[in-house]
Amino acid sequence: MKIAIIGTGNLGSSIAKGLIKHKSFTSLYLSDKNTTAVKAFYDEDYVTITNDNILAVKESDMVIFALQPKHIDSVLESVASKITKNHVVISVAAGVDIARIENIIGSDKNIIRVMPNTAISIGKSMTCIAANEKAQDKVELAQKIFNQLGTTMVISEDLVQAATVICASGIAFWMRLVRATTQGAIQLGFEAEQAHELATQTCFGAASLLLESGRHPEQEIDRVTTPSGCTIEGLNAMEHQGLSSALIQGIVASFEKINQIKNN
Ligand SMILES: NC(=O)C1=CN([C@@H]2O[C@H](COP(=O)(O)OP(=O)(O)OC[C@H]3O[C@@H](n4cnc5c(N)ncnc54)[C@H](O)[C@@H]3O)[C@@H](O)[C@H]2O)C=CC1
Ligand SMILES: O=C(O)[C@@H]1CCC=N1
Repeated sequence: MKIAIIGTGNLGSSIAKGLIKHKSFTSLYLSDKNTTAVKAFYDEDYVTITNDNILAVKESDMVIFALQPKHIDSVLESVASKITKNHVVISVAAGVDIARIENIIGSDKNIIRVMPNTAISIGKSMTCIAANEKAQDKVELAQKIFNQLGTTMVISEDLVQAATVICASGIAFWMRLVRATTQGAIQLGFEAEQAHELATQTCFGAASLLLESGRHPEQEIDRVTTPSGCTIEGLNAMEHQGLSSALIQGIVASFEKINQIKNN
């Protein structure tokens, strides 16, 4: 598969890193106005770094547009005439729906909205995928590529905004929880480095327990909370401060914001 990524900032370069690590292409064009973030890939085999978006489109079967919502329309307009019915066009732009892309390049093109997160750079992204009508038979192909970079879920397009909040923004939400745990550990006497390792590994263990056991979080919580013990004391204090409520309100605020982006 000949792949191009147009826009190699935070997410585009993370996708590139993952694709290169898994050798998921026959050729890879990385196109950006500013190629600083992908400098490290100059010497990689079958990777071309360029400022020429049109060349990148012409030299690929699959084009991944990893641009800010404010830039994607003009870039799509500038390459539209070079996008054929055989291309698979993938957009990761948050808030930009398939209809907006179809309006620019045509509904007769294969268009897939893919929403990964930055863990894609280490092959651990939770990536949601939704396709337009024309691209229904290309979904499997997109899944094949992105399954090498983590886990994928095919969803209907009306859930992509919500998936963006939970999975893409979600990385930042979980990071903040880890940081707060680290701060708590330092207050209790650990060195910063130790505190960070304790928080991170415990977070990893909690997620792994859920994934591997298939159990509900409350079942795992029941196993930890000794009656009259310290865990329930801590949990209840957190809930009195609104932990669950704060998370849910944050998720909803994030969702409202992304819907504003969509409407602009
Ligand atoms: N950062 C994240 O965790 C996630 C971001 N997204 C979405 O992915 C998109 C990209 O986000 P980031 O990578 O964080 O943004 P970014 O700003 O880091 O990267 C965008 C890149 O596009 C380039 N660019 C701008 N105009 C261009 C043009 N005319 N031709 C070629 N390249 C051009 C910029 O130089 C920049 O390197 C956004 O729409 C964002 O909403 C989606 C999921 C997760
Ligand atoms: O914050 C943002 O708007 C983008 C979309 C999800 C992650 N980053």
